[in-house]
Amino acid sequence: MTTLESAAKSDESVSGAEICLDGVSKVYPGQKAPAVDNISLTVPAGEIVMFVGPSGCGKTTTLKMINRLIEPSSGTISIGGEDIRGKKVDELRRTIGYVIQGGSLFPHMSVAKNISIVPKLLGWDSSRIKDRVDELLDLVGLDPAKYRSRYPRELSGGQQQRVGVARGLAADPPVILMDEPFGAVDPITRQRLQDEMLSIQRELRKTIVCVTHDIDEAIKMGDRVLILQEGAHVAQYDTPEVVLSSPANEFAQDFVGAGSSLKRLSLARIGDLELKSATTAVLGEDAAEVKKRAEANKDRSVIVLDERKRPLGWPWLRQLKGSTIVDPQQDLVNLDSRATLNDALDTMLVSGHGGAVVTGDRDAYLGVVDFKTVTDFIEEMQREAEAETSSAPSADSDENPAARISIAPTDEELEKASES
Ligand SMILES: Nc1ncnc2c1ncn2[C@@H]1O[C@H](COP(=O)(O)OP(=O)(O)OP(=O)(O)O)[C@@H](O)[C@H]1O
Repeated sequence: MTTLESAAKSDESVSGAEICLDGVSKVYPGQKAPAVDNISLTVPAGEIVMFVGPSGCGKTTTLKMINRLIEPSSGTISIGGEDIRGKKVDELRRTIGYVIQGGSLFPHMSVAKNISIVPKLLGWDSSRIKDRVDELLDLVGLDPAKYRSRYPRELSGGQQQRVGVARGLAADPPVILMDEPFGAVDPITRQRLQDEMLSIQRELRKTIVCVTHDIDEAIKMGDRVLILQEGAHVAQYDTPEVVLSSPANEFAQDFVGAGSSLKRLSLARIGDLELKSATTAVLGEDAAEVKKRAEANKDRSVIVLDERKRPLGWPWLRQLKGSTIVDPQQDLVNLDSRATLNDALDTMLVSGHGGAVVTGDRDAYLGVVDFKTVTDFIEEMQREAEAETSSAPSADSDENPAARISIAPTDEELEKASES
C-alpha cells in the first residue's frame, strides 16, 4: 500500500487524503505577473473546499496544478503527505478524479464506457468494471439498466453531469477536483445535483476541491470556502459560517455581497428541521388499504415509494384509480436532507402540496417538510440574527425570505388548485 493509500484509510469514515500547497506559484510563459502568486493552503482530508473569486483570479490554474494539468513554476504540492512530483503524471491522475462542466463525456462512447476509462487503464477485469459502473450509476441516481448503454447525446444536461461525476469517482480516488461542475444546467437541476453531490459525499468522505463563481454554491457546498483575489491571493479561507458573519477584509465582504441574511439560509439545512410523517404506499400495495390508512391519518394524499423507499410521486387520494398502487409517473422534486432552506422555499413553491418530500442517503424517503415549519424556522433565524446585530436595520421585505411565502395554503386549497 502506498503512503497515499494508507493516508486515505487512516480514518475509517474518511476516504480522502489531505492536500497541501506550499508557496505555489504559476507564471505563464510570456506573462510578467504570476497567475498564481505564492499560495499556501491545506485542504483537510474528507472535506469539500470551494474556491471562489472573480474571473481571472487564478482558481482554475490553482486547481489544475493539483493534478499537474498545469505544472507549477515554483512551490510544492503534496497529497497524503507525498510530493506529487514523485509520481508519474499518468499515475497521479488516476488517483485524482476530475469533473468539469457538462461532464465532458466522449460522445462516441456509451455511458458505461465513459465511466470505465480509468478502471480499464488500471487493468480491472471486465466483471469488476461492470459491477462498478452499475454501482456508480446507482449512486448518482441513474437506473443502470436504463442508462448504461446510452450515448451522451441521449442524455439531458443534468444526466450527462451525473455521468461525469460517476466517471470522476470510478476508480475510488481519494481526491476529486471539480471545475464549475454544475455550471451548465438550469437552477432546479443544479440544486438537485448539488444535493446529490452532498449526499454522495456524506457516504464517501472524499477530499473535494471545487471551483465555482457562485458564492451561494460555495456556501452551500463547502466545509470551507476559499475566497481568492487576483494572483490567487487568499482573501479569506474559513467555514461558510465565519465567511458570512465575519468577512476578513473589504474584498471578502464585497465578494460575499449584499443579502447576507438571505445567504445565511444556505447555512440551515432541511435536516435541521423536524420532519412530518405522511402516509406512504409501496408499489403493488392494495389501493383500498392505502386509502383507509391515509384517511385514518387525515391525509388527502399519499407518497408512493418504490421497493427501495425512493419516492416516485405524491398523488391525491382521488387520483388512485386502480386496485393496486402503481407508479404515478409524476416528476416529483424531492429535497435532500442536506438541501438548504433557500432551496426548500424554491422547491415548495413549485410542489403544489404545501410542502416537499425529504430524502436521505440513496434518495430514500425520510419524511415531509411543510411551509409552516420552514417559515417558522426562518423567522426564528431572522430574530436571532437581528438580536445579534441589534444595531443593524431589520430585514426589509426584499431581503426577508419568509415574505416570499406569505400565507401557507391548506391541503384542501392545494387539492382544489391541482384540479384547475
Ligand atoms: N494558458 C494560459 N496562458 C496564459 N495565461 C493564462 C493561461 N491560462 C490562464 N491564464 C491567465 O491566468 C490568469 C488566471 O486564470 P484562471 O483561468 O486560473 O482564472 P480563474 O479564476 O479560473 O478564471 P475564470 O473564473 O474566468 O475561469 C488569468 O489572467 C488568465 O488570463
